Amino acid sequence: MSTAVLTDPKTKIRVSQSSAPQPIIQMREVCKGFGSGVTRNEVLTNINLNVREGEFLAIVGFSGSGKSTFMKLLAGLETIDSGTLTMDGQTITGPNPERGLVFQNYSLLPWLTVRGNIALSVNSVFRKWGRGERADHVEKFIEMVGLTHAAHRRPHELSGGMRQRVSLARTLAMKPKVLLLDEPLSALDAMTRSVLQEEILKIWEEERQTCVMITNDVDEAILVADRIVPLNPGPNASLGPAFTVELDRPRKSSELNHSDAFKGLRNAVTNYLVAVRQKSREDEAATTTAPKVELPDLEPLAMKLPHVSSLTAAK
Ligand SMILES: Nc1ncnc2c1ncn2[C@@H]1O[C@H](COP(=O)(O)OP(=O)(O)OP(=O)(O)O)[C@@H](O)[C@H]1O
Repeated sequence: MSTAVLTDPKTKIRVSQSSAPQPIIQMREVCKGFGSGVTRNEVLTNINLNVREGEFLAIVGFSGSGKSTFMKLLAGLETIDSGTLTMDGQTITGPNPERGLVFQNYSLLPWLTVRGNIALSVNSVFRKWGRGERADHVEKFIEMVGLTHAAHRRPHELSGGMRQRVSLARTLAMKPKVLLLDEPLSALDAMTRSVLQEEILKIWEEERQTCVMITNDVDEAILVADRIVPLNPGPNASLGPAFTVELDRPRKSSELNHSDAFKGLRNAVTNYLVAVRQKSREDEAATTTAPKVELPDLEPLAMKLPHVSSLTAAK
């Protein structure tokens, strides 16, 4: 199979229309909507995508475009209405530890410690391992996300960034073949977000497992991804052309800010997103059947304030 790579004449950025060898996840003409009749909402339409083994793919899009719905399909938490969705050639029919999902809200069990939350997942996935082996595995992942000092704490005793680290460690410890990150850093402040972005990247560089990340932050997508695929605005959202990120690794956000390639790619992706949103708004305005309401040309009456003495008198 070959990869068609086009060059955007304005930006000189390589835009890949691609399908490449060894897709681990394949989506073909996938459609997904909710509801029925007049309240039916067609969220995703004709989604075609190959996720390659070992790549870091970022999906970027506006709020409400269907990013979480897209991720839930990959995770097996929602089922497709039509088309095909496979992992390693097998239809995805439900959740599976081979596809580990990290949400934007941490969903930790409040009565368990950091160690307990991670151990719960490890014990359920690696039942055949000995007790000591499982315990060592848990400690390895607590250490990987820098939480050894807080391993005995419960979620309410942790900051948002620490909770998201636990959530990440819990998913990574299950050794999923594909890591699904659904805006995992969106609830965090800018500083913590930046630290965790680089940690995720470091872990990914060590493990090199296939990773799909949803984000609404173009800079974040460029920092982490090999390819960025925009999700066009919904309803009937489809995927735009893939942008290949050809920046050397390891990447650091402080260094990328000075890179012309980074700035060029950021402009290309942002301009694409702005253009598709504008088009979607124009299409919506052209097809709207709601009657245009003319507002009456009225001027408000001047309000006469009651005299201070009458206010006093009214008391
Ligand atoms: N279970 C559901 N039932 C009905 N409608 C749903 C359901 N889940 C999502 N939707 C609708 O699908 C559309 C896309 O939602 P989704 O959460 O996938 O978007 P998003 O891009 O992730 O948004 P955000 O960035 O704001 O989280 C929205 O109109 C939403 O109301």
